[in-house]
Amino acid sequence: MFKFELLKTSKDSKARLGKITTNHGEIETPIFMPVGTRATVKTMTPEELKDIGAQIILSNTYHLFLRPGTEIIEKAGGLHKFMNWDKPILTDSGGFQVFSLSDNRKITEEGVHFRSHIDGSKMFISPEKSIDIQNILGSDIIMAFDECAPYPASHEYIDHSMRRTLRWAERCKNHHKNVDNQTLFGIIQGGMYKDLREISAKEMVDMDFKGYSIGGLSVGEPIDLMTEILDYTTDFMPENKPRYLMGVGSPDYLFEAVERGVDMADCVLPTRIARNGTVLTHQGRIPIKNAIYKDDFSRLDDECDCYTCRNYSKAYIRHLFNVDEILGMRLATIHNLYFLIDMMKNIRESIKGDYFLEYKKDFYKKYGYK
Ligand SMILES: CO[C@@H]1O[C@H](CNc2nc3cc4c(=O)[nH]c(N)nc4cc3[nH]2)[C@@H](O)[C@H]1O
Ligand SMILES: [Zn+2]
Repeated sequence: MFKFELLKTSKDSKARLGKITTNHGEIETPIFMPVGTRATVKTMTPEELKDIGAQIILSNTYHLFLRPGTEIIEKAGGLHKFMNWDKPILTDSGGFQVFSLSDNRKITEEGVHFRSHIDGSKMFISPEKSIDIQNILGSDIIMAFDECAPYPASHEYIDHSMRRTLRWAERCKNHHKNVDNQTLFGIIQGGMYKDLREISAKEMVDMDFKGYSIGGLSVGEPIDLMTEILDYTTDFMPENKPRYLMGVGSPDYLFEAVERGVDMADCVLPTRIARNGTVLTHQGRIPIKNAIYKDDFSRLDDECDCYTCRNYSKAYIRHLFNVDEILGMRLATIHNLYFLIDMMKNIRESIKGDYFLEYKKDFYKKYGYK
C-alpha cells in the first residue's frame, strides 16, 4: 500500500504539506528521516526513536548486503522484525555507498564491480541485485540503483553517468515485482548542470515511479549551488508524488529544501555530530566538551523539552564526554534528533498556518545563519 496526499502548498514559496501512507503507518511531510545504516540508528532503541517522534527511518542495502548478509535478514523475517522497528523503513539502493566507501570499483553497463570495504573481497551489485536485496530487507520505500556522480565533474561525465542511471532505473522498474508492499522511487541525477537535470527529471517522470529522489546533491557543493539546482529540478517533478532530497540534514539545508518543494530528507549529520559532542541548539551548534560548560547546570537548549533536556545538564553531559562514557553520546543523539524532528514539526505547522517564511527568518536569526 502506498499513497501520497498533497494537503497544502504555500502561496509565497514551494513549501508544501503532505501525508504518505504505507503498510507500516503514516508519514507527515515535510519530514526528516533518521539514518540507521546498519539496521540501527546509532545508540538509539526503537522505543527512544518513537519517543522523540521519528516516523520513518533509513537503512542501507550496501552495508546490510555485506554484513550480516541477506540470508540472515531473510531468516529473521525481514528488516522490521530483525531490528524490532514496526514503522516505515526506507532503504537506499547502495549506489552512493559503493562510490563513497569502496575503492577500485569498476562501473559497467551491467552494474558495479567493487571490493568490500570490510575485507577487500570482490563484489558486484547490479540494478537487479539491488532490487533483490531491498526485496529481502522488506523496506516500505526502496530506491532505484544509481550512480551518485562525484562533485565536481565534467558535463560530459555527468551526461554519460546520468543516461546510464536512466537505463538502470528502467531495469529496476522492470525487475521490481513486490509493488504492493514496496514502493520504488526513481532518483534524478544530472550533477550541477541544469540541462542534464531537466533530461533526467523528464525521463524519470515518463517512467512513472510513485515517488522521486533528487540525488547527486549534498556531495560537497556550496549551499547556494545546491539550492539553485534543487529549485530548478523540483519544477520538473510532479506535484502529486513525494520529493525526497537525499543526504540533507542541517537546519539551513532542511529549510532551503522545504522552501523549494521537498517533502522528505535524510542525513547522518545529527547523529554523527552528536557522537562527537556537537549539539544543535536554537542559538547554533555548541561543542559540549568545552570546559566552559564544566559548571553550567542549565539544559542543552532552553527551548527544548526532549528527554535529555528535561533530565540532564550541560555540565553532566560534558562530564560524560570528558570521561568517554557512552551515555554522553546517547543523550546528545536523543537531543540532536529531537531537535531536527521537532523543527520539522514546527515547519509543518508554519506551512499549515501560512507563516513558513516568517518562521524560517526567525529561526535563522536566532541560530546565527546569515
Ligand atoms: C553532507 O553529509 C555527507 O554527505 C552524505 C550525505 N549526502 C548524500 N548525497 C547523496 C546522494 C545520493 C544519490 O545520488 N543516490 C543515492 N542512491 N543515495 C545518495 C545518498 C546521498 N547522501 C553523508 O553520508 C555525509 O557523508
Ligand atoms: Zn533537548
